[in-house]
Amino acid sequence: MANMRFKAIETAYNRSTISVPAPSEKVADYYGSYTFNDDVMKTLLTPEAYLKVSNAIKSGSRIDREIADEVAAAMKAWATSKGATHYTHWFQPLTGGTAEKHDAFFDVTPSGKAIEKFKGSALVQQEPDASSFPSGGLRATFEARGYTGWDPSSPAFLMDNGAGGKTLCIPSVFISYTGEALDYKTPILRALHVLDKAATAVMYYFDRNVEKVTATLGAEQEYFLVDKALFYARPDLVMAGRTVFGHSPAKGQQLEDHYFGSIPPRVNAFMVDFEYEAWKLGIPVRTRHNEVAPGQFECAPTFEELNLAIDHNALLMDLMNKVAERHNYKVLFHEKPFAGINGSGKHNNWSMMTDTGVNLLAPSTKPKETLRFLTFLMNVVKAVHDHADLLRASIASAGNEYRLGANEAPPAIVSIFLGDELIRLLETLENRGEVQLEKGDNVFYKLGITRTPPLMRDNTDRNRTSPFAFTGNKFEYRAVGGSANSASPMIVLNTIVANQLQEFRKELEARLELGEKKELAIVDILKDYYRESKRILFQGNGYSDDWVQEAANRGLTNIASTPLALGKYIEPSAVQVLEKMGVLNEREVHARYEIELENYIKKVQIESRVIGDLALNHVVSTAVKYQHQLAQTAKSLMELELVEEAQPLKELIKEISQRVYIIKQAVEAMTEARKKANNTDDIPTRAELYGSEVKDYFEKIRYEVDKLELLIDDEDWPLVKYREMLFVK
Ligand SMILES: NC(=O)CC[C@H](N)C(=O)O
Repeated sequence: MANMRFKAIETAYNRSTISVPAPSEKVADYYGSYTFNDDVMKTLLTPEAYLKVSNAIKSGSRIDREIADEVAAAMKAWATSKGATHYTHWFQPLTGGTAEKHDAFFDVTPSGKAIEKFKGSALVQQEPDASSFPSGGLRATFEARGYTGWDPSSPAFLMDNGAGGKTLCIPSVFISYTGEALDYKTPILRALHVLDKAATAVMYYFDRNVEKVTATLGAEQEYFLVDKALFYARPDLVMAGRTVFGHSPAKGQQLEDHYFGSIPPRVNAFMVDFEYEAWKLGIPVRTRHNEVAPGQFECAPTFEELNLAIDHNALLMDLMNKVAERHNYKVLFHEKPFAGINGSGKHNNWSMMTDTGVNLLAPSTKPKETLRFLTFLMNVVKAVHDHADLLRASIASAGNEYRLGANEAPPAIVSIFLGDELIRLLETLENRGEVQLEKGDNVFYKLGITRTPPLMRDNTDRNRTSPFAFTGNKFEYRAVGGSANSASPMIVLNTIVANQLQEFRKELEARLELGEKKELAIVDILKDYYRESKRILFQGNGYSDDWVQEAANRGLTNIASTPLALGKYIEPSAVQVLEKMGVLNEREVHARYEIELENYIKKVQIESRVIGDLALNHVVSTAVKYQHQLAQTAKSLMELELVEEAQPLKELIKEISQRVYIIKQAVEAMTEARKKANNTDDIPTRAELYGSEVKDYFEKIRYEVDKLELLIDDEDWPLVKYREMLFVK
C-alpha cells in the first residue's frame, strides 16, 4: 500500500497541464449553442408553435399534442444536425444527483428496417422504471411505474458523451403513477408558482403594472480538487467522498495564502475547460478563484431565474466531474473532505424580480420604493423567523453535519444578518411608529425614512459568519452544503416567503377595510413583524461561543444533529405550510423525511465501514509491522549491551501498542453499535443511533490513527497524507 502511495505521488507530480483550445475567439459565438433556446425556436418553429411554447414558458399554459409534435420534430432536427443520436428525459430524483436514460432516435419497423422517430408524445412524457429511485415509501419496489414530464421552462440541451456522440437532454419532472412528486423539480415549480402569485398580489399595492414575480438564484459552488492518482490511493475518498483519517499538515490554511492567490496552471486549465463547456450550455459561470483551504476552489455564475439556476448547478456539477477526468483530477463536492480546514458550501444568492425589471430586495433612495423594499425584506425576515427550523431541515445532511459550525462555516443556528444600516432603519421604523402620523407623502419623512442615509446598493457590510445574510440586494443562504441540490432549501424558502406574503396581504386588506391609510397600515404591520422577528437578527460573529450562548438565551434553536434537524420536516407547522401552499402534501413531506434519514444512515454506515477497514487492514497492520522492526532493532541494541539506547525504541513500541489496542477495541465496539442500530426497525431511532452511538467512535479512532501517522516511518505509511493531497497541484 505504501508503495501505491509513492507511485501515486510520483504520477501526480509528473502530470503536465493539458492545453484547452477556445471554441471561438468570442464567447458570444458559442454561448448557448448546445441549447434549444429561444433563438433556435424562433427559427425552427412556426409562429403559432413558437407563441404557444413561449406562453407555456411564461405562464405555465398547456402545450397541446399537435404543437408538441412540431416542437419534437424541430428539436430532433436541431439535435441530430449537431451530432445527437439519442435523447433522454433529464431529471433530478431524490438521490440528489441527476438521472438520464438514453433512447436512440431510431426505431425498428416490423420488417426490420430502422426509421428515425421522435414524436411529441416522447417529448412530453416518458415512463422510466421508477422502482430503484428513492420514494420514501410512496412506492413499493414492485410498483415500478413513474413518469417523467417535459419542463418547457428549462431549455433542452445537448450532452456531449465524449467519443460516443451527443444526447438531447430534456429537463423533466419525475412523478409517481399515483401523482406524487419523486423529484426536486416538481415542488420547485410549485413553490415558484405560489411565490409568483403571492408576490404579484402584494405588488398590487406598489405598482399595478407588475404581472409576474420571478425568484432568482445564483449558486456559488465551492469544491476541492485532488489528483486522480492520489484520490484512488485513498479508499475513504473513493467510498465516502471524504477523508476519515489524516493528520493535519504543518501548514494548512493558517497563512491564508491560498485564498484568491494565483490559480495553479493545471487547475486553471481544468477551470477554463469546464467553463467552455458550461458556456455552450448557456450556464453563465463568470467567477473563478482559489478558496480559503489549500486545494479548494470556487466558481460562481450570474444569477438566473431560479428553476433554471437549479438545473444549471446540477448540470455544472456533472460537467465538472466529466471534464476533471480529462485533467486527471477528481472533484470533491463533499461539505468536509478534510478535517481541520474549511469545508465547501454552496452559497445560495436569492432574490425576487418583477417582470418590469425591479429587484424587490434592492434598496432605493426614493421613499415610496423604500417602503416596498422594506415590505419584501421584512416579509422574508418574518418567514425565516417563523420557519427557521424547517429551513434548517432543508440543508441537513451527513456531509453538512461536519461542516456547519466548523472552520469558517456558519453555525447550525439560523439567524439573519441585515447590516447596521438596515437595523438602524428598522429601529427608526419601530420607534417613530409610535407617534401620530400626518397624512400624505411626509408620512415617510415623519418616519425618518428620508432622513436615514440613502440606501445604496452595496453599503451593507458582508458577514461571512451568518447563515442567512443580506448582501445589499439579495439574501445569501450560506449554510447550504457544497454537494446539496439547491432545490431542497429553495423549495422551503420560496414556500415560506410565499405563505408570509399571503399573510401580509390579508392583514393589509383587513386594515384597509377599516379605513386605514395604506402607507400607515403597511408601516404598522412591518413594525409588528420587526418586533416579532427581532430575535433572529444577529449582526455579530456567528462563529463565536458567545453567540451560541446568546442564541440560546434568545430561544433560537441550535440543532447540530442531522436526524433531529430532519425531524423538523414533519413538525405540524412545517407540514401545514408546505401542504397549504400546495408544494408538498403530507405524504410527500413524510416520504422526503424518510429518504433523507435513510440517506443519512447509509452515508454514516459507509463511513463507519471504511473507518473499520482502513483502521484494521491498513493502519494497524502497518503499525504492527513497524513495531516488529523496532523490536528487532531494540533486541540488537540490547545484545550489544546498549541498554539505555534501546530505551526510546521500547517507549515507541509501547506507545504504538497502546494506540493499536485502543483502535482495535474501538473498531469492535463501533461494529457492535452498528449492529444494534441495524437491528432497530424504527428509522428515526436508527438514524439517531448512527448519529450518536456509531459516530461517537469516529473521532476516537481517528485520534489514535492520526497519532500513529506521526510515529510510523513515512516510508511505510499506507495512506496518502494531507500535505500530499492538498499541495500537489
Ligand atoms: N470564503 C468563504 O466564503 C468561506 C466559506 C466556507 N468555505 C463555507 O463552508 O461556507
